[in-house]
Amino acid sequence: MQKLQLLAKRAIPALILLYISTLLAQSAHPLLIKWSSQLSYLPLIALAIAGLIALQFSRSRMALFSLMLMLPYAAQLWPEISWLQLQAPPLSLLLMACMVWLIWDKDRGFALPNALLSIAQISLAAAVIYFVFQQLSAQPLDWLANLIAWLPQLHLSAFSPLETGLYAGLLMIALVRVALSPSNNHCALFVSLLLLPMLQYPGKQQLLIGQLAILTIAIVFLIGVIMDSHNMAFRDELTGIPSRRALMQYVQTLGKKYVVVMADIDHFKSFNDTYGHDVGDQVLRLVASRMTKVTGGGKAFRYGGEEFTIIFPRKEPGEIKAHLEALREDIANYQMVIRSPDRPAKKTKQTAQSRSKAKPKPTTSSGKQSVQVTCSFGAAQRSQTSSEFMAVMKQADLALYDAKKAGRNCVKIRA
Ligand SMILES: Nc1nc2c(ncn2[C@@H]2O[C@H](COP(=O)(O)OP(=O)(O)OP(=O)(O)O)[C@@H](O)[C@H]2O)c(=O)[nH]1
Repeated sequence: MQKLQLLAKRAIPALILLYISTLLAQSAHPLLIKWSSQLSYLPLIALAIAGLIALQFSRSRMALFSLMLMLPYAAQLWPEISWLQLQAPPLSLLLMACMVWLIWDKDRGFALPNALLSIAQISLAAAVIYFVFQQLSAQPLDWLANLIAWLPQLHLSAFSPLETGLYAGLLMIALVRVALSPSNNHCALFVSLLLLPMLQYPGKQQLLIGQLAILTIAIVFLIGVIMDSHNMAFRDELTGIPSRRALMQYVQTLGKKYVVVMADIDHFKSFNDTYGHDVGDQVLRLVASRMTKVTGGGKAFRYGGEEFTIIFPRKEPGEIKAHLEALREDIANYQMVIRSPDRPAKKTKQTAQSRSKAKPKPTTSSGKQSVQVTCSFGAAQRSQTSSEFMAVMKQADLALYDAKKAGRNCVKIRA
């Protein structure tokens, strides 16, 4: 469900861009036509810039995509380059097969062995689709025409049923990858696949449609890289929630009234000793996702280790206590389903003690196990004596210490 939400969040702006560029191209406004002939190199420049920036961020697949996308556009721009003028199968279909292969691969960089491997893989993908195309084009394909009749006729209608079917099939294969791993990078690559057939749209607006498609792709690539670098800077790598750096940025925006909460998972060292660090990581992720669901206007950050910070802007302790209690209960009652640890638990004195605290359930036949953890919370508000953020945080830390001393799994507030 979370993956679907993420995919929708990333794909919807891209689809809107796709729709606008298609509408623009189909309108064939005189200004656009004029612009199209005067700035015919602009899409190549935009792709080159997007590719170079992608390279700077080690997005080698995006850089390769940019390079490959130049080919069908160059074929339109310079019809005299005969080796680019593939008719059956169209060049963009071969490129799409290569790109779908790459989207299932990973960013390998351009070191010689990896570059050779990528070239071998994409050549194989192109050869396979070439072979499939040759085989199928000799067959009667009424069944395929019927099968794809329901597809939106937006920009594929100008292609033969076989081409449309192969484009759609390859897109579905890529979509599975994006749905399984909906990163900014994959969404950007997928959008370029969606737009790729537009580069070989037959008809008199071919160049204009190709230009708008490429500019859209370059923009989507740049947005993908910018969003990725923003995430790298401000999201915690393990849990995906805002990091300590994001917290420090956020406190600049706080007014004179706010509450700082420090939260800490109880007995987490014992938990790690019992289940191993990998399971500890899974639990950290699950706890983090509960922390972000805090109600009452709180915003959660991973402060570091097994510690989290929650800020309630414009609130007083009395207003947040119930929300913290609800969060504490929510975490304590949450049956966290985890993949079973690969390595056996260490048999230490501490381990035996922690078993009762972490309440493990027997491993199920699916190799999954459910565990529960608790958290302690300490809160403090900005006051005359603690007006600096770090001073308020120190007070919240002391309150957390009070909560630990009081037996853990509770909320303490420093006046
Ligand atoms: N798996 C995992 N463990 C972490 C991570 N960061 C910190 N830890 C562990 O968290 C544990 C924190 O232990 P302590 O500070 O001793 O506290 P505790 O065992 O939670 O005990 P109390 O806080 O007193 O309830 C250490 O064992 C760290 O190794 C992480 O990113 N992943």
